[in-house]
Amino acid sequence: MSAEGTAVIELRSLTKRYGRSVGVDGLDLDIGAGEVFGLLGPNGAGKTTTLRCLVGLLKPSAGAVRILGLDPVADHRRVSPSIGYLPGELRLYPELTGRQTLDLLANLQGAPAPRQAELCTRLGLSRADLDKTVGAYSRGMKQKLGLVQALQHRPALTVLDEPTEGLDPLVQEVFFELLAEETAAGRTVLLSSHVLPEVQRACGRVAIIRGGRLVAVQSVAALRRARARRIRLVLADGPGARPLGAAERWSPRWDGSRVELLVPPDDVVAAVRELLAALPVDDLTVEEAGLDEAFLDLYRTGEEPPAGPGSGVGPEVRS
Ligand SMILES: Nc1ncnc2c1ncn2[C@@H]1O[C@H](COP(=O)(O)OP(=O)(O)OP(=O)(O)O)[C@@H](O)[C@H]1O
Repeated sequence: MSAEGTAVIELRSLTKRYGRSVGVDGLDLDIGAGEVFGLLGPNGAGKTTTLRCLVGLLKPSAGAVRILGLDPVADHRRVSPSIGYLPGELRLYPELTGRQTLDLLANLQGAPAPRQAELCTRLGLSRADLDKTVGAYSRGMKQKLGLVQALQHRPALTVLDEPTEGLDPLVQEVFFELLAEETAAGRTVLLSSHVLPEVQRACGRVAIIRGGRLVAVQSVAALRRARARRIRLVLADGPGARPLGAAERWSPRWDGSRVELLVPPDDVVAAVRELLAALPVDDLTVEEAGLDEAFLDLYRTGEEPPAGPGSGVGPEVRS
């Protein structure tokens, strides 16, 4: 939950079965006002199922979903104006124009669309584009239209399934600006994505699901802080791997006269000291290792069958 303690999304033991197959299994999660929250997981993990339950398109088999304290299925009419949803596979009526589509969807949302024109301009949908039928749209144009309809009524919660699919890099930049504005205004965004750099950039917290179960909830800032440092050395006396004594614990990788080690942040000073004592060093650099590796570790966390839905990494893991 946010610092203010406002739960915009509450999932309690959310379970959705499709006949015998399980979509999601006992998910517990709280997401607060002003969060951009990322839902990650491998193919078939249950991300889309979770999102569809959140927006009231699927009825849970067991457990509960609350959006702003309301049940998105039973209280659909009341909660609908507060939700924006971009599905992963956007199906639009090909014979309607872009503008007609946006107006139709605003009607279904049950809310006026004060941001429609602004969002079209910022995402690069011109008047001429909006007068064309959607059947004549490119994939990226359809995705832009999908984003406009998801945000046009300024919903308290926007749920986005793979939002940057098909968007060119310039439009992606606009998308990130829009997300930052949502957070600044205290609105909440939940997005699912396979694009790790996008999640790193946009999200404050992430949840990893696998096999329908929550395996980890982690803040991106904590991942960043915990990320390893890469120490690179060039030897002054030419090529040749050699034993590094205590520094062997960081598994040095040799390449001619270069050696590289991945070291936890708290060990950097000790490692540099030991390396300088052990080797004739011509050059030394220390840099942060990529966040991707930390994310991939989170993915791997779920590879072993968890003891329970909450077993996994770090103090923020939920059960
Ligand atoms: N309509 C359906 N009927 C039967 N099983 C389904 C249905 N929809 C999803 N499932 C199953 O539920 C599980 C979760 O699927 P879901 O689409 O939620 O995963 P996902 O994480 O969104 O995957 P991806 O990253 O591939 O889009 C999968 O095993 C899938 O086969």
